[in-house]
Amino acid sequence: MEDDNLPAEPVSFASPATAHEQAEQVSDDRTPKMRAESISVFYGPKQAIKNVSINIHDDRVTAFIGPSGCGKSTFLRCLNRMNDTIPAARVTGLIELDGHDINAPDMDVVQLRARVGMVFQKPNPFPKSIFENVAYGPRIHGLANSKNELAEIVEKSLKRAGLWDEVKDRLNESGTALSGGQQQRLCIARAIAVDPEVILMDEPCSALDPIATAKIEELIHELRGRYAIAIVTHNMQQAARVSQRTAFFHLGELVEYGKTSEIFTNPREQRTQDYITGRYG
Ligand SMILES: Nc1ncnc2c1ncn2[C@@H]1O[C@H](COP(=O)(O)OP(=O)(O)OP(=O)(O)O)[C@@H](O)[C@H]1O
Repeated sequence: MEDDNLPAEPVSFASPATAHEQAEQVSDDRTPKMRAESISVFYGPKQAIKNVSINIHDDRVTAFIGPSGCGKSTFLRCLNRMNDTIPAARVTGLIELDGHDINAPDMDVVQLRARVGMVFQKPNPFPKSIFENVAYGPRIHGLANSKNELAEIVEKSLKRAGLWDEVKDRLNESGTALSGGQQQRLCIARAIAVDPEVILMDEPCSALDPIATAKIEELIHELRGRYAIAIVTHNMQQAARVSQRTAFFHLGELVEYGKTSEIFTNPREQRTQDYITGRYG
């Protein structure tokens, strides 16, 4: 009987998908922007990710949730080879961006990280002006042919990150003088400025107050139409609010991956249900 599949307890924070949301949740049959297949990650002898396969799609936010230490950030970092910077880390499996192996010898990792940008937990603007924080990437990637063009990219990126109106009269002030929430939007503008295709966010709101968090969530919603976004979050309400797909990790395994509305209202796996109903984590 169908009712046997319903959660034992109602989950209060996620409502079933509206027709509008369902219409947006287009088929998974189309070619994914990124494809991760059989990914395992080891830190020395310890295995942190076990044989995880996930597709990341355009026009969609994919949330990675799960208890502390389950490997969410480790997996996210595989997607733009940030684990390369950790000497003890070893990654096996295949990750493709538009069908190209990101670990292939001909893949330029600087280009990769421009195409697959990252926003970290703690806002980390450069100790430079607001303008320079955003202009730096386009300049080193040769994206502007003139000063005017560079200024246009900076303005467009700050507008897209929802920060322009707050900083347009003080572009020469230090990025580090902004509030935490503004700094995080500056970091998002910095990622956007090099014209990425995917944006990875590793708990981007965990250092922010509720108002700044709401602004970032609104921004994620707006950015979704342009970029594939993957976000690690501890906050299940946030995952339910901002994402269309959710991946639940536990002890390095991908337990369940599916439509966010289904994961939060009708999960297939007992472990997912236990987590979303607060039984552990
Ligand atoms: N640089 C590292 N060196 C060794 N072990 C690490 C390193 N980074 C993470 N780990 C280990 O890998 C496992 C997964 O960690 P990871 O940070 O990816 O989990 P997480 O789900 O993102 O956790 P949290 O929600 O607490 O940030 C943990 O056991 C952690 O201790």
